[in-house]
Amino acid sequence: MHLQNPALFRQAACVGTNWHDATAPHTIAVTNPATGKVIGQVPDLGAAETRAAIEAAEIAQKAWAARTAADRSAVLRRWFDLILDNKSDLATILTCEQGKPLLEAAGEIEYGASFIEWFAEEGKRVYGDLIPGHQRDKRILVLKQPVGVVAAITPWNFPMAMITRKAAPALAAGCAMVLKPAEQTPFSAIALAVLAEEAGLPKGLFSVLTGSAREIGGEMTANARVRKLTFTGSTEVGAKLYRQSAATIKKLALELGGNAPFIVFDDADIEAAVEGAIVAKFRNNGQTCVCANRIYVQEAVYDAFADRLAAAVGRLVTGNGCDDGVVLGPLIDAAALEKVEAHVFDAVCGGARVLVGARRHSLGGTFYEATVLADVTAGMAVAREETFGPVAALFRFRDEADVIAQANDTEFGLASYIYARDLSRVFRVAEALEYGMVGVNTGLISTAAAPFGGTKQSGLGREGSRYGLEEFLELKYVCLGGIA
Ligand SMILES: NC(=O)C1=CN([C@@H]2O[C@H](COP(=O)(O)OP(=O)(O)OC[C@H]3O[C@@H](n4cnc5c(N)ncnc54)[C@H](OP(=O)(O)O)[C@@H]3O)[C@@H](O)[C@H]2O)C=CC1
Ligand SMILES: O=C(O)CCCC(=O)O
Repeated sequence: MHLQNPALFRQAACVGTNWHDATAPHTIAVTNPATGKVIGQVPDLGAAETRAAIEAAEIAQKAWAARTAADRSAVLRRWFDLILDNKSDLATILTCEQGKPLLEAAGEIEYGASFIEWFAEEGKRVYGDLIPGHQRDKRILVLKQPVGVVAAITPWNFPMAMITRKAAPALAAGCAMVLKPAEQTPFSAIALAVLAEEAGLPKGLFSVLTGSAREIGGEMTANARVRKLTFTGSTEVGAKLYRQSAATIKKLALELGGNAPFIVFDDADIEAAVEGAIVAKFRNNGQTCVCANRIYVQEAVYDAFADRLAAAVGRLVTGNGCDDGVVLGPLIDAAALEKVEAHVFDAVCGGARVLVGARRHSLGGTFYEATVLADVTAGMAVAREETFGPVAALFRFRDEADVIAQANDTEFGLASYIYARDLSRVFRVAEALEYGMVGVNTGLISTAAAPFGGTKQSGLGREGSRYGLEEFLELKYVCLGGIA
């Protein structure tokens, strides 16, 4: 890996006020999913180091919260600037550990940094309230204060942006953060910690712990000093952390799995819908919780949409994300490849038609061909579970009522998409969809300015926007009496 600033690739974890080097034999190897080669080692830490990081965070948080919001904002702004100054190196690290193409990785660095810029600003606007008194001599003052020490657990699919989306509002609000990144992608998180230190973030305020998920997560959830847990990942692990957090009554933010419907009505601009479907489905090789998982197309435009989508998907180039012209990388690991294969096999056995792809890529490893399946039906695995891979599954529908019923027939409720021109229909359907987010005539809904999050088993809470800042604030009511 060639970097202009080699200090960013640090084989060490940041535990409280110290760096903890990866020293054999207590290390974890990190591999490049495109080549299978080891790119580096990180320390294998557990409960003791997590406890130490939480204790350091508690001390650092008090001093951080006592600073002015403008002061905190200036440090965050320096962090943002440093991230952008090092964008190319950060993208290289991200691609080497996660697999997404360099251009997409650079996009993630900018997207991730945008949360820091946004919350550096918004942190200055944590307004309280003054409510008229319930008695003549009383006034009700409402303060917003940081929740305190926050634990964060993040996934491998967005190794940088899923961290900044949590850390930026937490730090802007005056909290401290103890983070456990995914085992497969720790180096982006570590590079962020290197730059946070350079930006002047006080020692102990932002720890990055690598190691056993069970041990680190166990300490994070059991430790009463941690007042909030914020998690992005599978619904299964989210539910487990929810249970584990019950004993200490922590605040929780859970951003979990999705099963996004992408609905194309017969009055839609079909070219635009195809473009939107490519973005919503194939971004990050389909490994995004907001990726379109079920593409519903109205009968009259079904064949035209399917033909155009298959032609466009057939042109997508799969390969090593470091190579020019590649738009789809490998899947993250063998388990992901097997899940994609199993979904395609199940659909084809049930009568789905292959329009393009539907097999392992000739490159080998965890590469899979970009795929379009037609005539997919509700009973198939691809309809019920998040595929998390490059498989576009096309379903037919008759009318509005039919598609709303099909789209809502899932335990998930994260993202959904509609393509239509009739404004009344857009409102009716957007309001009827049981999802936290609805994209209308767009396949890309993510931005630091909007509240990202889901309903049902897709999770709790929102990230991004002023709502994302509220998640890290506690209300305090002060009753002012004796006012003559
Ligand atoms: N909402 C989303 O954005 C994501 C959804 N998913 C969905 O989940 C599926 C499985 O992906 P996977 O990576 O296994 O997701 P996981 O939920 O297993 O992993 C997400 C994070 O949780 C950590 N973790 C796992 N088990 C525990 C535990 N017992 N206690 C504390 N932390 C834990 C992981 O650590 P470690 O890496 O060390 O195991 C990782 O940091 C995907 O196919 C996809 O459907 C996956 C990723 C993101
Ligand atoms: O949770 C995820 O899978 C990441 C969502 C990426 C985004 O913000 O769009």
